[in-house]
Amino acid sequence: MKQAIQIKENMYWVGVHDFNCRHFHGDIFPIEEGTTYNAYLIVDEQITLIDTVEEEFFDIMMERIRSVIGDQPIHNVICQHAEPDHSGGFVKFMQAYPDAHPYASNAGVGIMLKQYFKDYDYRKVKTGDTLNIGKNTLTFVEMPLIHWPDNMLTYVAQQKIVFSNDAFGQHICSYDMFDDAHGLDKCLDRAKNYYANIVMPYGTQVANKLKQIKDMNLEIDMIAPAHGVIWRTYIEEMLAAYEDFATFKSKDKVVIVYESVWKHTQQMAEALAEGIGRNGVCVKVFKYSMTSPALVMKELMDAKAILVGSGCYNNVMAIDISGFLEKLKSCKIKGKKALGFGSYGWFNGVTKEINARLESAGFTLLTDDVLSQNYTPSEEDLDKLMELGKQLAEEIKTM
Ligand SMILES: Cc1cc2nc3c(=O)[nH]c(=O)nc-3n(C[C@H](O)[C@H](O)[C@H](O)COP(=O)(O)O)c2cc1C
Repeated sequence: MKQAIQIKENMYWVGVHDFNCRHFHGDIFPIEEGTTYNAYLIVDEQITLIDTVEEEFFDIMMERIRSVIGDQPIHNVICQHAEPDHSGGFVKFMQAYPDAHPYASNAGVGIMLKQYFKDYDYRKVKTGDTLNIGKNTLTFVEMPLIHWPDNMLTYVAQQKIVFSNDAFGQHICSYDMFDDAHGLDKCLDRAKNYYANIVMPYGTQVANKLKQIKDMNLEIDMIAPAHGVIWRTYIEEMLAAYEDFATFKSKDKVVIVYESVWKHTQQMAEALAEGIGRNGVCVKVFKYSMTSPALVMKELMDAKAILVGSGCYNNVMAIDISGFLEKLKSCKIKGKKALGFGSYGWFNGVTKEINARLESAGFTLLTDDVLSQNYTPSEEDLDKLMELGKQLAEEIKTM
């Protein structure tokens, strides 16, 4: 029988490991080692469950719950986020515990009704509302658009713990449920990856919410997200990192992303990289169709600039690059520079189109030069690109 994992006095992790998850939320976020869906049980006068898990894993969550409370009833279920990885097991939960009271934000109740149709007599809560369950009092804080309109977190002052749902999550799939078992670098790297691929478009909301939480002067010694490990040792470092993420804090770094059939655009990418990388600026080069899009987004987070290249195919850029530019636009990235480049045969329009789309995605162009190459770059062309890369590196260092 699967067991709960105690995380504090009378508080238990009752979630599941999804070891085989390789595409989180559809194709948008490939991951390496699976993830967890974290539900938490508070055993008090009113036994309370924080979130459920994906529907297919409901029985595992129930085993863990029963390993702690046997057949005792559960009084409350806090639905912090209506997305199915946290609420999918909710309907089965209500069948098992029909007398439980579900709590959600106003937006959360709306989404739950749209997804699960039946009204379970939801109780709506807003920022500052509290629920006393015995020795512990839960305080709710709405977090709209981190990551859906309904997200909220739950703070338990008596135990100095925040249940943060999607915020501060990471994909670490382990029975060692605390951050310190995995080391600071890994935890922050996974948190960065998660932020880049799930939370990035909501950076403004994250920055505002972090300020609001700081201003509340809450005593916090544990942050328990809905995916991955629980923060207890690296809370300060993680919150500082989140501030950097939310403000797109960057270093002397350039990301180059391209697509190329006959390697002409690839040669341009590599010449630019040579000029940049040999002049004191970190450069990462990715052929997009051969790379995890999650990695590209993570690397872009702290880069000052991105160069995007494509050959011209049937008079348009490569479909992958077009999709990538669409993704960049949706991420509401701020304060970064960019430039297009690419090779063509008989229609010299793709680089201009890449530049236009980079500008409409919020980037400032590094130069007015249009880096278009007719068919194969000569040695002279590549030397010129290397020289331009050198100039770009100097400019990056002054930014
Ligand atoms: C499938 C295909 C379609 C192409 N269509 C066009 C086109 O419509 N207009 C054009 O200017 N060049 C076209 N080209 C030529 C390429 O743009 C040219 O060979 C370029 O150098 C390819 O760069 P790459 O090696 O980076 O892919 C096409 C090439 C391929 C492979």
